[in-house]
Amino acid sequence: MFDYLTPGSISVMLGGVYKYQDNHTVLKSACLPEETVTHTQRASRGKMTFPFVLFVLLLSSTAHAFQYTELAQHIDNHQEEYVEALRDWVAIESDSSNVQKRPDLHRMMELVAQKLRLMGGAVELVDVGEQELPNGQMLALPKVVTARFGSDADKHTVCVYGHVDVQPAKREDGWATDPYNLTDINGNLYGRGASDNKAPVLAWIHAVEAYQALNMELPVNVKFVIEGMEETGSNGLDAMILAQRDTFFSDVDYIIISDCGWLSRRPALTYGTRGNCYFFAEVDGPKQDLHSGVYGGAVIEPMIDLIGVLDSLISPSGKILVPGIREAVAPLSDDEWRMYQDIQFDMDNYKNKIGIDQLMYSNKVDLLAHLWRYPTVTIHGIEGAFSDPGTKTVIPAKVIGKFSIRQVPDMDPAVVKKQVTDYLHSVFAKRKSPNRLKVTMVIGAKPWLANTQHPLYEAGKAAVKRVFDMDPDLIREGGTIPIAKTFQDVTGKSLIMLPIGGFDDGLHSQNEKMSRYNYIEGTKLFIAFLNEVSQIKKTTV
Ligand SMILES: CC(C)C[C@H](N)C(=O)NCC(=O)O
Repeated sequence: MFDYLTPGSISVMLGGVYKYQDNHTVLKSACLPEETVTHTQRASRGKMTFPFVLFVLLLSSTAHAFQYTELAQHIDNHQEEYVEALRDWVAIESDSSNVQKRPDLHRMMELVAQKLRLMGGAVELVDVGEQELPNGQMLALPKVVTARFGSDADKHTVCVYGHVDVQPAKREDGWATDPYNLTDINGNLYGRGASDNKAPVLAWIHAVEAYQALNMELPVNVKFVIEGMEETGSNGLDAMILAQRDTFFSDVDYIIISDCGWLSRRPALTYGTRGNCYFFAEVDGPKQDLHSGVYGGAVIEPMIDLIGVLDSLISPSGKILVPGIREAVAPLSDDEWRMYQDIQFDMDNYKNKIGIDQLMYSNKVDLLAHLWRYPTVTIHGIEGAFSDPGTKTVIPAKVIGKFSIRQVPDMDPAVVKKQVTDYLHSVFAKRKSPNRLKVTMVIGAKPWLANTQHPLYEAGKAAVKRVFDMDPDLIREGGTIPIAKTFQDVTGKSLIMLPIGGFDDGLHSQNEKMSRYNYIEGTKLFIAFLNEVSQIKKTTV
């Protein structure tokens, strides 16, 4: 079609868009497929003007530069390897909350670094210091892995954040399979950390690897920040981001997190997460545990004090009783109400999935709003309480109640800490107990909210459309990604959450899984998304 153009003139016209290889390659990739040639174009064959030719060539170059079909085919062809990679990662018990497992966590970080190094990334294992344990002992934090692929100043640079630490899991908690032995049952890959967050991190790595394997240029520069303390509040990461703001993060344009899930079978883009303030309320009394028959009735029991204190946090209908907390919550706007109203969400399905007949709210908007944009209190457990099978008749001498309050705009964890501490001490004082109460806040993570009008969200929609042939839900997430707000505040860059986890993955629960479908199609989604991001106008922040 462009046989009057010389290869030389084409390469000049295209500037840096195409790598000039030989006459054949350039002409082939510069041609529109026959079916896309319009009547007007046919009519003007042989007498096209220079600007029109340039336009057609550029159009054709974008259509051909992104070889999605080849990349997607590569992902399909390598899915067994990807499952094996996930199996290796799940086998490591990288539980960040268990100090006994710290060596496993260090090994996990080394493995991530090694994988990225083998791919040719510029990798660093960043020392983020130590953490102080409740007994005063100091323990080395797992290093944070940073990596860079590409440093072309003409391209956008995205930073993908993820984590490879996990929540605790034991077979005897009620798992049907060994939590650290990835088990494929009917296309679901069961294992602790499979969905949260090992498979999504691997999917991002495989997306980059696919470009490399096919000798295709990445459309954007890709950086990684992979940590090992997300599940316990991302200790050390805030300081590391701040310290590297003008170095590692200086050229980052956008931040991407895939550490959450869809709301239903429809893919989703996430624009908000709740924060979390996690508290320990410790009550101690006698110097050791006592026989409840011998001492019961004489002693004012720490456990009874603790239950009284915990009971003062929230009413049976879900109303938080700590003064000042509800007042700080940003009001629900009409636009927000409409957005929730438009989301397809099957309440019965949701109830079935978790095995209950009644929810706190019976209409969709109230339920979604209370999952995403209102705070809530959860009581997680009591350390020191008798919890084994059997009937031990003991009065525990010291008990530590563990609870958390999910944070939403405009709550501030520092203020919440004071509100909760003051309130619990006032409740405790009314009991006139001789026991002692100590309240500490061990995690203080802020909520995060994005602007859905940002081109990143358009890019996300286009990528979902390409891979799944449907529009995504725009959702918020009730869980917490502690570092999200810091990323946004410190770098001043926009952040999108692009989940690939399923709605029924059972994060933090028994039988956590990642479906093979979400893992593999999710990898394709990341490939498509990188291409969409590369098209965002360079000036957009
Ligand atoms: C669904 C959450 C955002 C997933 C995240 N990895 C997580 O579990 N964070 C800790 C939390 O308690 O929300």
